[in-house]
Order: sequence, then C-alpha cells, then structure tokens
Amino acid sequence: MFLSFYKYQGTGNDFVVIDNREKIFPSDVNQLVSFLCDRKFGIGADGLILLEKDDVTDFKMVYYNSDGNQSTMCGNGGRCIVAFAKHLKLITKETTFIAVDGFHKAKIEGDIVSLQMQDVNHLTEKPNSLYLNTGSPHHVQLVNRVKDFDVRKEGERLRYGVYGKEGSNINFVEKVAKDSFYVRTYERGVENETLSCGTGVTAVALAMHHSGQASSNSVAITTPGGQLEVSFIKDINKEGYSEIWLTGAAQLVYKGEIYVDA
Ligand SMILES: N[C@H](CCC[C@H](N)C(=O)O)C(=O)O
Repeated sequence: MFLSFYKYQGTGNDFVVIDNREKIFPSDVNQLVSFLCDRKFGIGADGLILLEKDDVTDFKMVYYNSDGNQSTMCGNGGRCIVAFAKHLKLITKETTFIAVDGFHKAKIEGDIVSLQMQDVNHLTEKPNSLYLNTGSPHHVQLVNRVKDFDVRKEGERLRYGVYGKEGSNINFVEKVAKDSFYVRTYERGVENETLSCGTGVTAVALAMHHSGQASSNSVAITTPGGQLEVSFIKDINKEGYSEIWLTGAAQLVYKGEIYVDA
C-alpha cells in the first residue's frame, strides 16, 4: 500500500508528518516508524509525528523518535505540527493542542512558530552540568570551542554512562555574546547529533539563566540547523520558570507517498 506523508523541518530537526485523523497509521508497529525514518531505506528523519483528532483541543500530537519508540515531548516537532495544522487549514494564527506532556499553546506568523513549553519547576545542579526536563530530559554542559567538540562520542558516553537505560538528551553549549549561545545536541532515540533540538535549546536557555550566564528573560540560541529564541518568566518565589516560549522557523519541505508492505 502507499502511505501519504509530509516532510517538515524545524531548524534542521526533520520529521515525517502524517495526517492520522482517520487513524490509518498502524501505530503499534515500531519497525514501520524506524523504516520510514531510515535515511537509506526509507524517507529519512529524526522522528515521526502523527496529527490526530482530539475532543478538547484542535489536535493531538503523537511523537516517535527515529528508533521507532514513542517518546517524550519534541519541541521542534511541536513547532512543525503547528505549521502542518495551518497547512491543513485546521487553524489560522493560534492553537491549543495536546501532546505527551500535556497542553500546549502556539502561535504562527508566516513560517515562524512560537510554542509554549511546559513549566520547569526544578533544575538539578551537577559538578559541571545542569539537568532539567522541558518535556524531555536534558543534560546541559558548558564547553569551550563547541564547534570542534566530539558531540557524538561525548554525548553517547554521557547518555549511556551517566543516565543509564532511561537516558537523557545531551546539550553542549558555548556562550557567544550577552544572552546568546551556540548549542549542539546529542539526541536520545536518534542516538546521534541532530541539527537542533527544541526541548534542548529550551533547557539550555533556562540553565544559562539559572546559572547566571544569561541575565535577560529572552535568550538567543544558534544551532547548526538555525536560529531559535527562548523567552520565559523566572518564578520569584521558587526556583522554576513559566511562560516558556520557543520561537523559530518550521517549514514544509515536500509531500510524498511511500510504498509500505500492507
Ligand atoms: N529525542 C528526544 C525527543 C525529541 C526531542 C527533540 N527533537 C526536540 O525538538 O525537542 C527524547 O527522546 O527525549
């Protein structure tokens, strides 16, 4: 059978996106997801996103990493599904949708999508890093000359060596100017560096503010895949953050059909 799909990318984090409102996708078949995400034998992507109906919100987002397993929240994928919902004429400029980590508001203007992320109530300080969950778990570590850093080797070592089976995404960050940082991310479930990671960029912005490396409540993050901005409010009476918004481009690349064994 032929399966229709859309290919989206959000600052280089790329996804197979499927309109599953009629539940045509056999979602219990992990190897189908890993096949579709395979860059040689399939379409190729960091992850796969299903847009489904929801009784309360405009739509439901279901996210799979390219290893075929359903995963925690994907920030760039959340921005791409909002662009897809607009393409399908389900929404115009604003939306509320449900994802694995709860409700999300989002706004879209042209191809720029601003996605509200879940509040972050706790950041764990470790010897030379911070650990926090922005919808997915993230290790954040400042390094020198991040562009020359062996992200794959060090990322894999930390993801398996420190964070065990559950794992974590691993972000290496370098300060480039006041309230401006360059970030490279090793992504759990992709098991490699991706060109950007939305929940990772969000984690880096909050970690840099928490540790005093950033003073503004709006932080510019450059990734190998493009530019993102994270804005937030620091909660005065506790260590957390709220009103966290991740903003950047999300674009349709192509639409296609792929042959899958029935
Ligand atoms: N790989 C992540 C999920 C996708 C995160 C990333 N693509 C993003 O944009 O947030 C994990 O398993 O925690």
